[in-house]
Amino acid sequence: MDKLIINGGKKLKGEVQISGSKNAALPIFVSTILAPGLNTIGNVPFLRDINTTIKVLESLGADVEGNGNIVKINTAGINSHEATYDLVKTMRASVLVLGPLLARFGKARVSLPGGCAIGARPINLHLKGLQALGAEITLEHGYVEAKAKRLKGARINFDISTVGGTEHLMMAAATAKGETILENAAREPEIVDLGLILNRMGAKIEGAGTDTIKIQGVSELSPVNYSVMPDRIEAGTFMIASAITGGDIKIHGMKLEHLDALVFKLQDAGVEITSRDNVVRVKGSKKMRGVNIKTRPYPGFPTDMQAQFMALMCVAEGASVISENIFENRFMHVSELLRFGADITVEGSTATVKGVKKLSGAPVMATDLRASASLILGGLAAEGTTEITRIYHLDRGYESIEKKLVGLGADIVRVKE
Ligand SMILES: CC(=O)N[C@H]1[C@@H](OP(=O)(O)OP(=O)(O)OC[C@H]2O[C@@H](n3ccc(=O)[nH]c3=O)[C@H](O)[C@@H]2O)O[C@H](CO)[C@@H](O)[C@@H]1O
Ligand SMILES: C=C(OP(=O)(O)O)C(=O)O
Repeated sequence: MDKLIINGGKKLKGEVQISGSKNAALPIFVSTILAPGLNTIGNVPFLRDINTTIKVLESLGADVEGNGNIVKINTAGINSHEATYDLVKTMRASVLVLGPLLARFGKARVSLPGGCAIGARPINLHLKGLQALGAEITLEHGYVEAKAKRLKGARINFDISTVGGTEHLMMAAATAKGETILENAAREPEIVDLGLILNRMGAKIEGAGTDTIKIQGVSELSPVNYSVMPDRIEAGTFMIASAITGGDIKIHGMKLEHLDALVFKLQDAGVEITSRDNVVRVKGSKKMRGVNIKTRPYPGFPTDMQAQFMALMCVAEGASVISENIFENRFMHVSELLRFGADITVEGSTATVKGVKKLSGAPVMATDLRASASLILGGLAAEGTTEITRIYHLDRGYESIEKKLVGLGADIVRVKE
């Protein structure tokens, strides 16, 4: 198993390129099931979750070939309707194959994903939505079995905003008979990206990115070429890396408008952010102030940036109150940040961070993807050496993070344990 060793205290300087979005690429890959033939997807990040999605598609009978950041997915030969526990347990998003398989073949059998470190994460709203589209759903031996001759359009009102649920039903409804209306739909930019590829395939989807999505079902979809949007969470993580080290970096290939909530909070904290010709410059300040955040569905503050923002607040002046409203157990990084000498107390879904003058390097353990990123940020800011173990979580979602950080002047190496 690999670990990261960081010698902290270096101000980051220089330029960094943002990769394609993990959370957009995953449903986009799955959507190719609906378009039998050769789909070419560009700007794909090299990540473990992408490899897992490729394995899922291959296990169904698709041919997948990668060349750099371009992945060709031929879904003409898909002949299995089953995604097994072995694959689904390693990545929750693979459950999204259920709807597209059902839409294309009239049946599907997919393992239930189970919970993960950050929460229970049920898929009840995905299944309720599929049932509203006319699917017959049974749960047996840990698998969801779904059947429907042809799905039929329906009006679906989500109890809570769900990104995966909205994506799942957009895909399932794209080739259903008649009109589907998704109300209280999630509005994340990754949903807009999925809507764009589905429409390029021939779907008729309006309103992706708003809370009401209208889908006129079409009889079939055709394969396409499509390029994945930039990863807003990777971009946000680099913005904080610059801020926490008092650095000055330029970020290429990101869309600043996808990160408004983070940008406002960083500015409140004293970080200088400017954008010119699609390049975003982020300058840290010696005097960072504590600010409060509440995670919310988009366009609110993203839960996927909460752990990284908390690392920054550990070295800001004054107190910061951080409320996690999306997942019930997303403070696993707190006990590890304390090892750097941070001052954090947690009560229920709220963490209070009192900024300290300096963090000091420590051995820490990554517990989930964004927690790993927050520990890297802590290590970059801390005096002395930090050793981060269990970094396999990191490789799910950050492409070459340590190489990119070295390019910005950080002292960070990956070593085999
Ligand atoms: C691959 C991907 O895109 N992952 C993102 C996606 O996860 P994911 O799509 O799993 O997250 P959801 O938006 O569905 O989850 C939001 C909340 O709804 C709950 N819920 C969800 C579905 C359901 O059927 N029932 C239910 O109760 C969840 O447990 C959670 O508390 O959005 C999350 C929220 O922005 C991000 O943190 C993840 O990075
Ligand atoms: C929670 C995340 O991903 P996933 O939904 O794939 O677990 C994430 O990207 O922070």
